Amino acid sequence: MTPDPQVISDYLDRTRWFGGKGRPYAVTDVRTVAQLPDGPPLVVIHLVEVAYTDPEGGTELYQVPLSFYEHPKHRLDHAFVGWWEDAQHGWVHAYDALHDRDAMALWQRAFASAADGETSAPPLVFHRLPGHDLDLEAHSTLFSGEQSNSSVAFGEDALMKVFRKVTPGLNPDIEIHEALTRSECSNIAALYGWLEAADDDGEPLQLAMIQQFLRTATDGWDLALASVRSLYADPEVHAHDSGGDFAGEANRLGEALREVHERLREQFPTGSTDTAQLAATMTQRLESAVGAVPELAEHADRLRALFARVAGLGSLDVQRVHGDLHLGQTLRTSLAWKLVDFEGEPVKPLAERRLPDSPWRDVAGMLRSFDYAPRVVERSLGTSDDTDAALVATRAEEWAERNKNHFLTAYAGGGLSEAEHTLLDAYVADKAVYESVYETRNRPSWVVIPLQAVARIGA
Ligand SMILES: Nc1ncnc2c1ncn2[C@@H]1O[C@H](COP(=O)(O)OP(=O)(O)O)[C@@H](O)[C@H]1O
Ligand SMILES: O=P(O)(O)O[C@H]1O[C@H](CO)[C@@H](O[C@H]2O[C@H](CO)[C@@H](O)[C@H](O)[C@H]2O)[C@H](O)[C@H]1O
Repeated sequence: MTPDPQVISDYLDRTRWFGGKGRPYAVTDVRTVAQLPDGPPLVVIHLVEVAYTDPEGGTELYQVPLSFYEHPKHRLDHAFVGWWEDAQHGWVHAYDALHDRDAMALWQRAFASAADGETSAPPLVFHRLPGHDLDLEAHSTLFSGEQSNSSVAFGEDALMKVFRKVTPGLNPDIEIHEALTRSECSNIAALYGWLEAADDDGEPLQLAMIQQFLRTATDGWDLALASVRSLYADPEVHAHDSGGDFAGEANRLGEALREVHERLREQFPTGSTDTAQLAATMTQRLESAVGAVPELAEHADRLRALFARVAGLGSLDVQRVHGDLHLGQTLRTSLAWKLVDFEGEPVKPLAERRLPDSPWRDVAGMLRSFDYAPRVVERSLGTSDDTDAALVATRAEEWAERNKNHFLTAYAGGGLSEAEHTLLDAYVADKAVYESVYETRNRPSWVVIPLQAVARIGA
C-alpha cells in the first residue's frame, strides 16, 4: 500500500500543515508505521521523510495516515491523495484519513479499549489516563483553522491532535499535559491519552494525543481583539472606561500562568543556568535575524547592550515552561483560562524545547501579545475621515500598557527587582526579534508590529 513519493509530495504541497512550503525539497522515503486495528476501512499510518535541497538543508519526518478504498469515495473527494495499483489489493484509492469519519472511529475505538491503562496493536501502543470514558457514539469533525498539526473533535466529548511533524523522543505537548493532568491542574484541558510507536532505535515516536474538548471555550486572541474593537468604536473613551475593558481577563491570565508555572516546578526538575550563556544565545539569534530582516540592523546595538547586561546577572532559575505562549494559546471557558499547545517554539529542535527555561520567557510572550492585539486592529481600520488616527494610536498604547500591567502584577504579585526587569526586557526583545523573522516569512505586512516594538526597547 506504500504510495509513490511523488503522489505524497503533491499532497504535502496542498496541505495547510506542511512546514516546508516555499522551500525546495524531495520526498526521500515513505515508510509504513502500522495499520490501525479493527478496520475496515483499511487505515495505514505512514511516515514521510522530506529532505530539503536549499543551503539550509536538513530532513524532517511527517505523519500521513491514509484510508484506502477499492472504489472512489466521493464524500472524501476533498481529501483525495491518489490512486494506484497495489500487488496485494489491486487498485486502491487513498484519502487523508483525518477527514474520514469511518477511519477516525478506529482511533477512537482503540483509545476506548485502552480504558485506563494501555492497549497494544504492535507497533502501536494506545495509552490512557484514568478519569474519563470516551463516548463512542460521538462523530469526528476535523478542525479547519491554520494549524501546524491536525485536530479532530469527537462530538463534544474529546479532541484528538495528530502530530504532523514527528521527531523521535518525547513530545513536550504530551509530556506536560500528562504531568499537569495527573496533578489536577485546572488551567489546561485534561489529557485522556496518547498514541505511541517506536523507531528502529527504540526511540518513542509519539503520534497523537486525545484530550478534553473545551467546546464552549473562546480563544483569548479573539476576545482581546473584540475588546480592542469596542475601544476603537468610541476612541474618545479611555481604555479603563471602555465597556469591553480586558483588564480583569488580563489579571486572570496572569494568575493562570502563575499557577501553571508553580505546577510545572512541582512536576519537573528545576535548576539554574548561567546568564552569560542565555545572553550569548539571544545575541546569536539577533545576529542571524539581522540577516533575514535587514530593518533590525539599526536597533541591533541597543539590543546587544541589553543582552550584555543580562550576561552580567550571574545565574538564573530555570524550569519547564510553555515556550511559545501568546493569546492564541489561551482559551477562556466559563470557569477558567486554559493554556494549550505545550509544544514550544516550532522552529526549535525537539530536544531544545524540552530543556528547562526561564518562566520570564512565557511572561514576555504574553506581553508581546498584548502589544500585538491593538496594533493588528489599528492596521485594519483604514484611513476614513471619521477615524482619528492619532487618537486611536493613543488608545492602542493605552490598551497595551493597561493589560500588560494587570497581567504582570497578577503574575508576579508586586514589584519586580532591577535584575528581573532586565531579564524580562531581554526576553521581550528576543521574542520581538523572533517575531520579526516569523512575520517576514509568513505575514510580511505585519512585520512592522514587532519592528516598532524593537524600536521602543531601550530607546
Ligand atoms: N482542548 C481544546 N478544546 C478546544 N479547542 C482547543 C483545545 N486545544 C486546542 N484548541 C484549539 O485548537 C486549535 C489548534 O490547537 P493547537 O494546540 O494550538 O494546535 P497546533 O499544535 O496545530 O498549533 C487552536 O485554535 C486552539 O485554540
Ligand atoms: O501558534 P504557533 O505556535 O504556531 O505560533 C506561531 O504563530 C503565531 C501566530 O499565529 C505567532 O504569534 C505572533 O502573532 C500573534 C497574533 O497572531 C501574537 O498574539 C503573538 O504575540 C505573536 O508572537 C508566534 O510567534 C509563532 O511562534
